[in-house]
Amino acid sequence: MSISVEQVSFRYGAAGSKAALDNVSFELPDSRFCALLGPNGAGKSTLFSLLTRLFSLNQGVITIQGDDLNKAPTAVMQRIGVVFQQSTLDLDLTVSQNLFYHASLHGFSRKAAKAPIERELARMSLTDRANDKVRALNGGHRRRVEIARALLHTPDVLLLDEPTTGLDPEARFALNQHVRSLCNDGKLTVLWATHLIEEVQTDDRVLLLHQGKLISSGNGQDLCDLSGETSLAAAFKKLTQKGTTPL
Ligand SMILES: Nc1ncnc2c1ncn2[C@@H]1O[C@H](COP(=O)(O)OP(=O)(O)OP(=O)(O)O)[C@@H](O)[C@H]1O
Repeated sequence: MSISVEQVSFRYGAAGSKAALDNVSFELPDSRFCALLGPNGAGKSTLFSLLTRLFSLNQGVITIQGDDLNKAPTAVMQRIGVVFQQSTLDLDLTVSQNLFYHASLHGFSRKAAKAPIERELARMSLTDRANDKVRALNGGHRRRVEIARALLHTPDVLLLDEPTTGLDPEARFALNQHVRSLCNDGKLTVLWATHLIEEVQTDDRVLLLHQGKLISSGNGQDLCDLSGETSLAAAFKKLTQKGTTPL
């Protein structure tokens, strides 16, 4: 299993009355595109913050490829690549300068960084943009640079938090398709957080979060079966309607 989350709960503040995550458990297999789906406020970013150690995990256990997040944090951080919701690229540096800088943070010498940077730029179809300033790239290409950057150290798991925020529908679709293709040529598992049902397919592994609870951890078809609806869109709407108490 690439990611295992066992009985994880999280509350904001000492006196937090409502759980942002409430006893969430799931396991994700290797080499799959998995969607972390939920409306605004469902708990997706909170889960990402725990997986990336921005927040301390005090309730529950998370393991990545068998390494316990709390017991072996350095090993776990080597196994994951992260694309946060807000871009963290330097717009005034070139694409390759951004990547070299990130590689150096991972301990790569300049010489050692060259091959992984070329490999990931090629995989993202960005080789010809390597010397362009990031400011000159459109939103979709900037996101691809961030994905290339997150994959430089060949992680087993790629976490993306609402990566299509701010992109138009065409660029959103292209990015989603591109990331799906990454799971086909290796053992990379992708966890793609979104509140947009059109970014999810029926045969995807889907973790549906609503009000901090995990409603379903099967595939898209399971959401339809659970809701009694025939389309994913109708199933998502029904299972996360305002005022609906999670199952
Ligand atoms: N810093 C914070 N302090 C207090 N409550 C918070 C904080 N951040 C998030 N919350 C609350 O925790 C719950 C989960 O929020 P979270 O941001 O994880 O959801 P989300 O699914 O990522 O939604 P969004 O897409 O809007 O970011 C929500 O009820 C939210 O209001």
